[in-house]
Amino acid sequence: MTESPAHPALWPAPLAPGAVDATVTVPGSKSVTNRGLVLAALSSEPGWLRRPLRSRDTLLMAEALRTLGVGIEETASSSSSGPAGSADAGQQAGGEAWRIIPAGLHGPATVDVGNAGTVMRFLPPVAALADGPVRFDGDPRSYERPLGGVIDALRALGARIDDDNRGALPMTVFGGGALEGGAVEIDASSSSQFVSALLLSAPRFNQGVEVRHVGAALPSMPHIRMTVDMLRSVGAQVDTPEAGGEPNVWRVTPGALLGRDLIVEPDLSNAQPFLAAALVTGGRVTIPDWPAHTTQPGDALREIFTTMGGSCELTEQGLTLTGSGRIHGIDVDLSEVGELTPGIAAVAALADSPSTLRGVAHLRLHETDRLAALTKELNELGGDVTETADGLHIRPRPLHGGIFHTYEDHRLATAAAVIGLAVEGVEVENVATTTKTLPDFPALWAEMLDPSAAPARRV
Ligand SMILES: O=C(O)C1=C[C@@H](OP(=O)(O)O)[C@@H](O)[C@H](O)C1
Ligand SMILES: C=C(OP(=O)(O)O)C(=O)O
Repeated sequence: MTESPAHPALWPAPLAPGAVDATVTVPGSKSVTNRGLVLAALSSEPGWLRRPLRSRDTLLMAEALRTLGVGIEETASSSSSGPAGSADAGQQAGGEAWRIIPAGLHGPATVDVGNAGTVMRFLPPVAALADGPVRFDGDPRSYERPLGGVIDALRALGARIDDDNRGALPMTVFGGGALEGGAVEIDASSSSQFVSALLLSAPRFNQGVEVRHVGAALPSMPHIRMTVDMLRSVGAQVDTPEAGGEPNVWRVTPGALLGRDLIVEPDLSNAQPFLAAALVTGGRVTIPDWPAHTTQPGDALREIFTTMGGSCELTEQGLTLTGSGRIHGIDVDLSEVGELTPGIAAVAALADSPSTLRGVAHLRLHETDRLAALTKELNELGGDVTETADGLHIRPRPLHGGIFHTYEDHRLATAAAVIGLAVEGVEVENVATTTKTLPDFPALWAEMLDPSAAPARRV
């Protein structure tokens, strides 16, 4: 990483030398990798994860499962098949793989969740199945992120939990070797991950689970669909509201899970800054292996960035976004795809008309308060952004250089890089925070801007 000599923690975001024209191979999906790890750990036979994301959030998940007794071996993968259960059975699956060997889940153990929502929410139900106490701790921000819904639901389903911080981390789950399960009500309006967490472990509960969401609207529905799809792909029986069931009710039947061979799709939300680069520079970026069908919320970028002035084409080469040289503002409800908000806000700040981003009040409790952080940082560069009750109003203004603070939020850092393409002198504080979900963002960014300098890279 190139660092600013005056301030080692600052990364000078490169100004685009012209219209970008690049193919960017994006590492695997965080959300798919961490679900794949949990499901494989709970299966009754070994399984494979091919092309897993290896970033802070997924390494924390793997390490936590190892601590509980699960075997996770790194191997070079040479398989070219994608058997049933694979995210994309047609892809070649070279590169790294993890072999996951389920085993009895044991405490005492200590789990470091870092600031990974998936780890802090998906693992407490797993810990309730262990045969001893499991202590959960993490970054200071993890203490502030909502967890009470998961804690209360697990107690209602039979778990014993000592939450010194009352409804948040740190806490200890006293696993009893099994969990009764059954019907439970939960308010998951602050995070869809509460629902996903209960569903993922439910095949191993004695009675399975019936989760009924009560409260304001659920965010991030595609992520719940991802949970359901992945459960079904390992043999679980799941009833959903979509399949003619009751609204806001999910049921999982108890039963053994199969060990499968899963190829992890590229992380479409992490494709966002690269696609945004095509839009912002009037260039062209191709993301190989973009799935034809997916539950990832990042797939919505095709429509959103088309509305904002690009055009998208999905071919055998992948998804190609071509910028027109014009960027339009957008009025959009992002409640289903909240994690795309920082990147959309960055593009909107460079548009030719105002934008309104709605439906994302829950982003105040993400890695940082994303609405406050985006407002402050874009305004410090000369922008005109105001926070609303559930989103942002962005009125584009000529921006100038300056320090863009990132608040240990990977998506703030990648959003800043997008601004830096068009605005000279943007310096990104702690760009290394991108390793939460992207192993080497500055190198990928540099390769996009100068493909001739790219080393042969395989993820
Ligand atoms: O289940 C998942 O993998 C995720 C669900 C969403 O969480 P929220 O529903 O808390 O927004 C999303 O923002 C997060 O990045 C990943
Ligand atoms: C909200 C996010 O992450 P987490 O899984 O920590 O909730 C995100 O990646 O944008």
